[in-house]
Amino acid sequence: MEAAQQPPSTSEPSTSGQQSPEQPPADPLPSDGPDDRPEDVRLREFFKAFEIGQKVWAMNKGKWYHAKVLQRGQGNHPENAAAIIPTYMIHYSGWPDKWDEWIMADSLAAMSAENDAEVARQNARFNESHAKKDTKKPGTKLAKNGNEKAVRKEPRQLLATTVRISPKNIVMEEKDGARRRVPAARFSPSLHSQEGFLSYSKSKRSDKVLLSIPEPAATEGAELNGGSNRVGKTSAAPRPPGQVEFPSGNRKRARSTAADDGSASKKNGNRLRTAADARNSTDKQIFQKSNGNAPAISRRPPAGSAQGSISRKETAGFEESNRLQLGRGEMTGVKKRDNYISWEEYFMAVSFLSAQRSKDPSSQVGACIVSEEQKIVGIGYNGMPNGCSDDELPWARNAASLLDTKYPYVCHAEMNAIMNKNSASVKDCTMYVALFPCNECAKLCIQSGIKEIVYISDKYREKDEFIASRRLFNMAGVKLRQFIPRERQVVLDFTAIDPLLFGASG
Ligand SMILES: O=c1ccn([C@H]2C[C@H](O)[C@@H](COP(=O)(O)O)O2)c(=O)[nH]1
Repeated sequence: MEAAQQPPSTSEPSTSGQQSPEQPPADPLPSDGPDDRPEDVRLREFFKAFEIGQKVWAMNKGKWYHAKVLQRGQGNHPENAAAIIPTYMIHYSGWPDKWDEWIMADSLAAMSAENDAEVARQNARFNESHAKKDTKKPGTKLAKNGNEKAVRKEPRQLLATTVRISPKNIVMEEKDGARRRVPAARFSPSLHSQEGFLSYSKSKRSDKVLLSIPEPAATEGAELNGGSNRVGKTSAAPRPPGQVEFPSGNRKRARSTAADDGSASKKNGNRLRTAADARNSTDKQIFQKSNGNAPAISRRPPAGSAQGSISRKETAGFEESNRLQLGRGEMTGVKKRDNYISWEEYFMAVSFLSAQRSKDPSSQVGACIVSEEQKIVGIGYNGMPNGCSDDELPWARNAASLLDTKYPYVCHAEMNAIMNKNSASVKDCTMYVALFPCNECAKLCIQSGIKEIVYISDKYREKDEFIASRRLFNMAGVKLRQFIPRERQVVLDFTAIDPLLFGASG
């Protein structure tokens, strides 16, 4: 059905001018004519900063939609690979998460009174021009024999607002014991979420209409990865200090160190969407998260957890529908825990935990290999080879002879993770590693089919081994992504499971 193929549809401009308080004043939107603004102004577009959880305008196929920032990343500037620009995983409000995608800041605009007005203007122009196209006379196309033949041009569906009424859109409804036919198109999406509307439209014809109840507002944008990447308000709960520590994320550094990031590389087939693409392209691939640089994992709760099957009659009013939107948690008063770590934090934390086994006094490196199904298939840390005493081999960084340093002996975390794999292969896996891999590890990763490296630190980026490894990764099309943790620390508290075990004081 077309709804599923369409990028997000109508979302009217807010009049609220929503903007998180810490945001600087929004840059005004460029007008939708030819972009003849100076280069520095256009570059600034690419470097605009948005916060996780921030509600924004996002451009998709020439039209602006309500969206929310889920994650931040970095990518190469489309015309200047050396320039690293911030990228954003966004969720289109009210739309299934399959439309979530990585895009560049020039496709985003902050919400502000000024931008809202500009968005309204541009969207109105868009609607106008599309309405004109839609009413075009039947077109012509070549028949098989090469002759032109008239073809009927289907009117374009603007799904959030209109549904053509066809026999397919007729459903049966029970009223006062009698069954009558009602056109599904009368169902007003404005009363419910667009998502609910779509599931409604997609549901089979039956006496009862299956309506997928939208997630309660409290969980909006709150879960990624089947309950992983927490964003928005619930993610703000600070964690106390603890044993497993991530270096702090630093946007500036992220930009300067991620020049290697192949995530936006065209060669890779994983281009990020820019505003220009958004305006011009009809290539659906680039709109889909599955082709972006993050794992495509459902943001939906498990089947049944926030869904229900109700008759259309029950959805008549807003209040009733709101009541039905309550998840089971609200009904029992017991909500699921919401400060759990995301998949990415989990995998990176596993690599950091593994690094705690390292005997290296200066750099403890851990690596964790994760399959496409989000299963850990290998873990390793830097250490001396099996059977080679780490008491006898040197741990020095500098010595008169290389032979008296650790370097010729130590096995790197990446190598150990690959060698320790518990699956037949690590092809298409992602490696989470504390330190950007060196050239030797890059070769191993590439040869073993690892398709993405997620790292925290790139502290040796100026060294030849690391320049070489970046080169190799980029040539081999391995995606490189610096992980910027939302919080510096993940705490492991052995007493958490049973505080009384170690005495009431904890
Ligand atoms: O890709 C890499 C690079 C290095 N390591 C290991 C090798 C050493 O044990 C340390 C680096 O020691 P420094 O004192 O920081 O030079 O990290 C690795 O596991 N993977």
